[in-house]
Amino acid sequence: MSDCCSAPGLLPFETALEKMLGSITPIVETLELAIDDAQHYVLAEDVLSPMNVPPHDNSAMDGYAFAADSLKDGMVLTLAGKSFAGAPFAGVCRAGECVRIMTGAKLPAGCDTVEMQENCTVIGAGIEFLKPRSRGDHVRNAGEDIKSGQAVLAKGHRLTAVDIGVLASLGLGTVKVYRKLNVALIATGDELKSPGQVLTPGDIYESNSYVLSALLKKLNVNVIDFGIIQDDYQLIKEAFVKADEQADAVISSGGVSVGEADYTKDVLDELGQIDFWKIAIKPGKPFAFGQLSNSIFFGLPGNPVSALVTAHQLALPGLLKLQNAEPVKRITVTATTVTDLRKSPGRMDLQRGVLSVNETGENIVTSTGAQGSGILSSLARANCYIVLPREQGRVAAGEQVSVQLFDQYLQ
Ligand SMILES: Nc1nc2c(c(=O)[nH]1)N[C@H]1C(S)=C(S)[C@@H](COP(=O)(O)OP(=O)(O)OC[C@H]3O[C@@H](n4cnc5c(N)ncnc54)[C@H](O)[C@@H]3O)O[C@H]1N2
Ligand code: MOO
Repeated sequence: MSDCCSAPGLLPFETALEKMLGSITPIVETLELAIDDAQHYVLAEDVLSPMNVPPHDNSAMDGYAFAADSLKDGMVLTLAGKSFAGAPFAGVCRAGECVRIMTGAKLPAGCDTVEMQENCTVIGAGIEFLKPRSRGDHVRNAGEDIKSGQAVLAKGHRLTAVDIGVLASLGLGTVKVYRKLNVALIATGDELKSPGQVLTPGDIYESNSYVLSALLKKLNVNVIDFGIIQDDYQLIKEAFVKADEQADAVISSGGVSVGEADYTKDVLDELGQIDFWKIAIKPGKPFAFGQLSNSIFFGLPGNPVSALVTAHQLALPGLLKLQNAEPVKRITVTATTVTDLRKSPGRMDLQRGVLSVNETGENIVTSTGAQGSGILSSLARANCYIVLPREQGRVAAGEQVSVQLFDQYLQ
């Protein structure tokens, strides 16, 4: 039974997301890459440490190593030798002795404690310790960072710059990752001109493929840009056929609504299977998702805000699943809206806002202003979505709203 306000035929956002993720089969092809080339790739297996890090007990300071018990019988110890990083002390340090040691050098056998040289005085062949020390002071223990056999990085993790350093610290020169996805971009519209071209009356500059390409770079995929395709059924069809041959996923923008020049949906209908079309979100209602012969497709609406919001909220989780990456973590908090928010029941709104904390420590959110689907600057000024439920009506300043922080992909 339909309720009073829901627009008929529109799939709830959560249902669409679930349906989409349920019909995406992740790729299986992997490759072994040198760690220097592996940043931003998705790990294809858990990485277990082959060793302790650090591999041996070592000194955290330049100073003297000794057994803590030795200081019970007097504060002067005999200097028995030296331990440098890369040139450890070969002997055993006995009771009453100490060893000169440098930061990072292996702790000599017989020692369990280090004192920094600032707290010591050289007296002939002996070293006087100016204050007592507890056992273990200034010693970095073997395996205190990572233990041998410990899981360090999980399958599905996208490798960061820090991870590359961690792999190097484990002595691992290569790593097994999933291959890059190939993603085709198609922008449809007779009115579209590329930046740098001269606009004639009725034209606008094409921006969707640029913003999408920038977003996709964060996913480390190969972008195959089909450029601007005119509103012509045959040309759009040819572009989709070629894109399907070359790509794992095809992302188009424009032509998914009901206008007389909106051919994208019809082409998709002919070439593949549309799993769903039209969802109850604003912006982004005419979003389409489905399968072509070799690829999946995301048919984004042409309006720049609608295109980016649906790419971020739907295509992005879909592509992450396709490339075996861990799902994006989206943080939602409650905030008091400082501005009135216009809203009609029927679709879930993702309005653009600026979240901050006021002087009393309370989360507050301010609308970025006009929320038209063509106003891309409303997204550029924002740092969050104000998420208003489907059946919600207008919201008055002072009311509590749910706010989703922009994640790393929108920054
Ligand atoms: N009668 C109805 N009309 C519309 C409906 C509806 O339900 N009934 N839905 C509206 C909604 S909601 C949206 S969103 C748009 C989506 O339409 P399309 O996906 O068919 O997009 P276009 O008509 O091709 O373009 C819309 C708008 O966006 C501009 N555009 C398109 N591509 C780009 C690009 N690559 N870069 C920058 N700007 C682009 C285009 O010039 C139009 O201004 O439909 C509503 N209509
Ligand atoms: O949903 Mo459309 O995205 O209103 O502009």
